[in-house]
Amino acid sequence: MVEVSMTKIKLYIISGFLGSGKTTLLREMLSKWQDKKVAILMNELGEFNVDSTILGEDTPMNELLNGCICCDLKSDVEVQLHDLKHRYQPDIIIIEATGVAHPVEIYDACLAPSLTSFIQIQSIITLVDGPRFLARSRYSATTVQLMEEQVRYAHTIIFNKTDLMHSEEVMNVQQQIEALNPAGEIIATTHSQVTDDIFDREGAKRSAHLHMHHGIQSMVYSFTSPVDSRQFVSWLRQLPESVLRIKGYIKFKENPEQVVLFQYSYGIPQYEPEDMKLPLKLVIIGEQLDKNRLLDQLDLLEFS
Ligand SMILES: Nc1nc2c(ncn2[C@@H]2O[C@H](COP(=O)(O)OP(=O)(O)OP(=O)(O)O)[C@@H](O)[C@H]2O)c(=O)[nH]1
Repeated sequence: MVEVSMTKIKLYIISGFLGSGKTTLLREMLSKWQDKKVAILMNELGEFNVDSTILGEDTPMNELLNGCICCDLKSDVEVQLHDLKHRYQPDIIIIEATGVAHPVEIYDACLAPSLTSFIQIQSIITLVDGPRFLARSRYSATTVQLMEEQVRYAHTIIFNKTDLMHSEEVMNVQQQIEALNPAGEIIATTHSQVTDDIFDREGAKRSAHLHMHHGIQSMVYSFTSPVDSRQFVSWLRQLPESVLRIKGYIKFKENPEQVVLFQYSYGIPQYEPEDMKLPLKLVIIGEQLDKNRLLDQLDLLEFS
């Protein structure tokens, strides 16, 4: 059974390397969305969030300090998103990640099964610092990989700081971004200034449309009854590499009362007994997911 979508809080994830213009974009988005209720979840590696003082006290904001949203603070994201919902009932939540966060990990953190009923991930926006991206070979291989993956997994790429580059360099970086993410929407900017177009209703719709057809995406499947564990393992074994993560709660016929927390990351499954009676939902995250095929397979598991 696929989860039916209702009016949900739209979630935008801002990723991008250190100093690329994320907070500048955030301010831009806030000024464009003055007629909407926007809440922010700000993540900083340090103990003090400079950006929150820049944004002012009127903006509803929660902070995740002293760590990165994509590793040590991953489980806190779920708590903070519930908290923002209950305290402010926002139309939109924007997450500004640290410069070292990986977009797939952030996306994953925002898809905890308890969030999928009220959060709709609208877009991953990656900021690229043009001059720094062009000179990225001077960084370590791990940093270069992170910078490129931030581009690769974005729905929209804001190619920023073009004022600091010659036109040939701008063309060069544009081509490199296109090569890394051929289906992404690329917008070249100075000071993260985007036209209203990508944030207004039309823009949001367009983004949602793109979101359906390229890049990282997700689906939620709800089970109504326990499944056969051997059939479940066989299903896992034949999954394509494009399925990056699965997580959620499931019951197996062998022990039908026991809820199991299931997690699958890059081909490795993990099963842990769960004491609470949580809804039997699996969230599947991947690139170019063949949702109809997955749906048929899961229906077969559930009803055979
Ligand atoms: N020249 C130039 N400077 C820019 C541009 N965009 C942002 N900046 C400056 O770059 C610096 C970093 O911008 P931020 O928006 O704070 O970047 P950030 O990604 O939030 O930075 P961290 O939170 O430290 O990762 C600030 O001094 C901005 O004013 C641009 O297009 N051109």
